[in-house]
Amino acid sequence: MNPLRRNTAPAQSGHAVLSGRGLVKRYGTQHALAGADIGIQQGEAVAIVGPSGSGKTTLLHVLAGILKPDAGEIFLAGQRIDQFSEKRRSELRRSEFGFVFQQGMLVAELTAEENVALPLLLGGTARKQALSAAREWLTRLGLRGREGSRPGELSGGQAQRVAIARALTHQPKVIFADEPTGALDTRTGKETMDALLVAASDAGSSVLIVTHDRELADSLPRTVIMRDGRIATGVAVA
Ligand SMILES: Nc1ncnc2c1ncn2[C@@H]1O[C@H](COP(=O)(O)OP(=O)(O)OP(=O)(O)O)[C@@H](O)[C@H]1O
Repeated sequence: MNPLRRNTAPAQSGHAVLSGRGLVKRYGTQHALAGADIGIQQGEAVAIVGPSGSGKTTLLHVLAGILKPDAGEIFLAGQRIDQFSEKRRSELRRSEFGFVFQQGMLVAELTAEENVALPLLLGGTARKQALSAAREWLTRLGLRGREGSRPGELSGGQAQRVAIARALTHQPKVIFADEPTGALDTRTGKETMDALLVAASDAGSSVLIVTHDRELADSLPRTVIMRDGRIATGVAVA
């Protein structure tokens, strides 16, 4: 296959770490998802692009167990998860998934290392061990020396790196990122994305990124295009 051809088709392989089939989500009569199919392989980084209102964020929220689909099936590592209770979905979000949003959503009162340690602490890891792991991730993301800073004392790019470290510290199966560079200038956005992709690869995590930034999407190995609540298939030439 021509290496310049980028695959924009949804992966449907049985080896997907996370997959959704026939996903439907309605708001009143509006179909935010109208039968979306998607599969993400282990360690794969995938961009979701598409017009405003096409269902990108809804798809991300449904796959991540934040929203329950009205129809369809979701599998994580072979296990069906869409029928899980809110309690089990919440456990899943904490233990198997990591999240990076446009605004880092860090806890203002906590230091960088405490923010990063939070998912481990919530998962029952001892404080000393959690803080030590947090410091390691901060170092990997180029934030050595900023462990004791609070979010308000960090630049936008630094704060987003703290959010990335926090999303990765428990080595989740999948990282969900919704417009992770939306609040950053182009250069900082690119550096932050590169940091996310390298760190996710180190952790063995897959990454699913919703973005309006075509350049960012083009820098990932696979782009999925959404239209009217479905995945539009096809192979684009880079
Ligand atoms: N909580 C909600 N209540 C009602 N309608 C909603 C809600 N969330 C999303 N929608 C509708 O569902 C459709 C898909 O929205 P969604 O946010 O998933 O699209 P998107 O592709 O992420 O858009 P954007 O690129 O503008 O963020 C839109 O028509 C939107 O108006």
